[in-house]
Amino acid sequence: MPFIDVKLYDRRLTEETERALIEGLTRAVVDVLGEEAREQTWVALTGVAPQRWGIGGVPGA
Ligand SMILES: O=C(O)C/C=C/C(=O)C(=O)O
Repeated sequence: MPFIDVKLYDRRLTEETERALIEGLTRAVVDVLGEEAREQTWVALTGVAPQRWGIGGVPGA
């Protein structure tokens, strides 16, 4: 079961971008593994507040 786990800044997630990411990431898996992989492909999107995202020892906000 291909499983794609994406963490990104929460401000990037809208109903539209969530749908587009799920569709596009699933399509990428299908392009590589074949159509039979579509129904087995899972995508999880997790929005993280920038102040909780540490980069180089400091928050991303
Ligand atoms: O861009 C995002 O949604 C989350 C990633 C942030 C970084 O890695 C960065 O700002 O360098």
